[in-house]
Amino acid sequence: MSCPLSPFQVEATCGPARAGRFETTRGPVLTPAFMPVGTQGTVKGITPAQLAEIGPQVILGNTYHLGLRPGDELVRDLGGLHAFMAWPGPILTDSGGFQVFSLSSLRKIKEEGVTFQSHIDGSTHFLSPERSMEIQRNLGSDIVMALDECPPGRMERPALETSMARTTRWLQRCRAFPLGERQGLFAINQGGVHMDLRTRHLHEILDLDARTPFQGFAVGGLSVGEPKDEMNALLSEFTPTLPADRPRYLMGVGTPEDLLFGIAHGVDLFDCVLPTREARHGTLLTSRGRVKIKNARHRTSSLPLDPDCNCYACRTFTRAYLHHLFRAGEMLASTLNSIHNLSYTVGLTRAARRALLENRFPDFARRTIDQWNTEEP
Ligand SMILES: Nc1nc2cc3nc(NCCc4ccc(CCO)cc4)[nH]c3cc2c(=O)[nH]1
Ligand SMILES: [Zn+2]
Repeated sequence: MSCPLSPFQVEATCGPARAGRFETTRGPVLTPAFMPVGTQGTVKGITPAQLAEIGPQVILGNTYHLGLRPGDELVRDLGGLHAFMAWPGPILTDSGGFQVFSLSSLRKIKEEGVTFQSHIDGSTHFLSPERSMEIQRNLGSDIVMALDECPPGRMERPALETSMARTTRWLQRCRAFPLGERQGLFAINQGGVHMDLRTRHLHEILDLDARTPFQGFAVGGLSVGEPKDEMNALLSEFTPTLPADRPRYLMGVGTPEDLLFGIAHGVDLFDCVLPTREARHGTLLTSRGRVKIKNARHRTSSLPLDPDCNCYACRTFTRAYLHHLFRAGEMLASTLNSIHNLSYTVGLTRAARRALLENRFPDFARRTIDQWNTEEP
């Protein structure tokens, strides 16, 4: 089988942390990298040109959403998701498992797949490993995620073990599916916050990997309501045990603090709706900590949002203007705030990569964290 994604090259390490790169047919992916979420074929509120200026390595699409609306065959017939949304760079699509459980109602999970009601119009749909792969093949994404069952946080061990075993059987069915020759498949590890379950599942995945290699490994089942210290404890112990020669992707994470923690423990790829969702709610992530732009103290401020940020919002407008737009409920508030939060978050992983390549990551991380906690931003 031709390998559409090149082998992962580790370019620098600092303990478990690493800077690396791999090629897709739509360009290289330089890691560590934060991937903006474009659930319905758009990173909410910003144009492809604005996204290109932010410069993410990869963006995310969703099988569940795009399969329901506008439909994967429509996107295929119009040239695939890259053409449809005018994003020529690498795209990763999540497989739909998580979204079915977090969005749809009345779902029934069986060995064959999951039956669910659309959150849009209540119509009944069916998602199986094969159907998820078919949707992602029609979308033409560069990185395809296997269909897994993402257990809710705090699931008891016996139920977790049953769910993991099905996820492994579904992974086998995903691996057997003929994806497009430009597509790579990532496996998703489950096991909650239990190191022994995580390790058991990884061994099941590696048995399949030995026969037909996966192009990357994701850590799923986290950032689902479990206590942060339990997520971090598991990550610090488990992440370094993932194969070092393939990208490691931590799904649904996270805050700037989470990104630095994940990078320090060997995570290469991240995605989260947090930067764009917090932007729409007026919480801005800056080099000096969070800024709630609707706070009265910004009403007359002629300062830029973040003196260390060169994004379009920070180089063009004052805090007073961003405060006004948000208070007035203007659409531009979401756009400018999202441009900034994504620039900050993508920029943070880019700066971490540079620090790793220049062998100064511990100092970079320390300074970054100290600056978040200094004066009122
Ligand atoms: N296929 C698959 N996809 C996932 C996506 C996930 N996304 C998360 N967490 C995101 C949680 C999350 C949701 C919203 C916000 C914004 C708050 O302002 C932040 C985090 N965990 C996840 C786990 C999985 C998983 O096991 N399998
Ligand atoms: Zn900015």
